[in-house]
Amino acid sequence: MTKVTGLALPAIEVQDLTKKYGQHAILEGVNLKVNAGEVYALTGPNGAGKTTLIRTITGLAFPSSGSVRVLGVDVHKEGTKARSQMGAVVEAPAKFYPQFTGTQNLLLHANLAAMAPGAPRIGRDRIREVLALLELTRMGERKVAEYSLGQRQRLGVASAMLADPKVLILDEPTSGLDPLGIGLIHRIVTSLASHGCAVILSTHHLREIATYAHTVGILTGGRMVDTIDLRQRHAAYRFRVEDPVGTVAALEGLPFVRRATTRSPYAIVNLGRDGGVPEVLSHLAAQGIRVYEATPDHFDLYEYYRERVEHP
Ligand SMILES: Nc1ncnc2c1ncn2[C@@H]1O[C@H](COP(=O)(O)OP(=O)(O)OP(=O)(O)O)[C@@H](O)[C@H]1O
Repeated sequence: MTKVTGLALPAIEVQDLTKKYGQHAILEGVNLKVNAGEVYALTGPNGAGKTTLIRTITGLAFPSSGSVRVLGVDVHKEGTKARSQMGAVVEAPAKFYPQFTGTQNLLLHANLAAMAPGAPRIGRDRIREVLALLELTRMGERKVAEYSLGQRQRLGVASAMLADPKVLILDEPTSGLDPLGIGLIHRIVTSLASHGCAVILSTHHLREIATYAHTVGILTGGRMVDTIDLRQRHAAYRFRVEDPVGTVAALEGLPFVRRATTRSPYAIVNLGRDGGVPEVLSHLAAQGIRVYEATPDHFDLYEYYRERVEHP
């Protein structure tokens, strides 16, 4: 992770961003942070402002107020420098020259990327590698005009990853993809993040992103109404007890408990990342609190989203 005077910088930092078209505010006071190695999924109803936010993060659109920094660099003041660390797909499907092959289009992108100051050269090996990753090897020598929508979409992701960016920004990368194509993008995004890339993507595929995103931001009417830390949600357990309120009081403040709430007849407990169910059970036993059942409390992102969007 990039560091300045010992402090870890967020890979992407959006601060108090407002974007107006005329008098009409499309984004209002949006804040978000994405760290290296994190997958941040941006979701929300049609027209919520997701594409506008993604375009503003890449520097294609300018904010009316507020700022966007990528690895500490202001995207709207030092665009070339910020974009040299960034790969992006901001149109679905990404624009390519239809009369050129996939390989030729990627070569063009590679040559453009190489023009940025200090950028490494991207060779044909890397082009072959990204085509293979996106399962486009067979299509590499075919004209893009002959590509299906999903194949063009995958070529877009191939081109965004070409320069091995530290920050990847994808607007609806799975729109138009079949279920296997969706799975492929998820695996690639997960693998890039595990190697330290920060990823922000917009999506309507809640059930899928719930399985691999770390954070979900819900945008409605241009405002970020919720930010969900899925890692924390997945580490929730419910304990059936006689006195949920007393149980929560007994658990609060313990080092392996992040948060404890009641949902009668249960105490719902968000545990630390290193587990903690045995510790909870032995602590409650020591307090004389009997536990009749302990099960994972599955977090349903879709249901949560529905609630949040219906009652923002
Ligand atoms: N250039 C523009 N001029 C004026 N209004 C715009 C412009 N671009 C977008 N908008 C408006 O901004 C709002 C947000 O649009 P945006 O495309 O960012 O939403 P979205 O969340 O990406 O939607 P979807 O899920 O349908 O892709 C919409 O009301 C849209 O009409």
